[in-house]
Amino acid sequence: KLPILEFPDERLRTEAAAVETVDDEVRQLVDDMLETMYDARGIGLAATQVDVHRRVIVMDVSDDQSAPLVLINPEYTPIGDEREPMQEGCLSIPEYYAEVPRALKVHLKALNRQGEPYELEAEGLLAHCIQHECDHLRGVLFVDYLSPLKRDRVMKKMQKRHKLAQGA
Ligand SMILES: O=C(O)C[C@@H](Cc1ccccc1)[C@H](O)SCc1ccccc1
Ligand SMILES: [Zn+2]
Repeated sequence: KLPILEFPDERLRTEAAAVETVDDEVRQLVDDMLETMYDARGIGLAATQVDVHRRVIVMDVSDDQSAPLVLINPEYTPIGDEREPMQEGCLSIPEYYAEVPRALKVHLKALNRQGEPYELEAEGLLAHCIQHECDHLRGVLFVDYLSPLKRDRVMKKMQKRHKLAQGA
């Protein structure tokens, strides 16, 4: 398992670099990220969150951990201009959830675990997850979409949580 960085860790703001070659090292990273994501009960995990600044994302929105998805060098484009708010959480911002408006449907292009290109159309939770994870690779967190007041509240809550942890 890999340690997950927690907000407001500045490393979460790093821009990830494209993967040149999908080799065994990248496949090992993918496997470690999937194990880490499942262990943390997440539905998505970006390499940025485990302090690896490469454009790699893993995802599984199934309810029985049966549909792992690997997105290497992902690119998405919104389909239509309909947007809907969805309750989002983040493994890097534990115990905080907020509504984030995102595109309803997206067209995704990425490389899979074998380095082969694929495309898919996603909507609902999968579309939200793709947008949330691709944001991580650009150093963007869902709290960035909240009002400064709300974001400040998250900061205070996270700092209190860290103090408790250090204190404990
Ligand atoms: O990137 C992460 O930290 C994992 C996120 C993925 C997510 C994307 C979009 C909307 C919600 C979540 C989650 O924390 S995984 C935990 C989770 C699972 C289902 C719904 C909400 C949160
Ligand atoms: Zn996240």
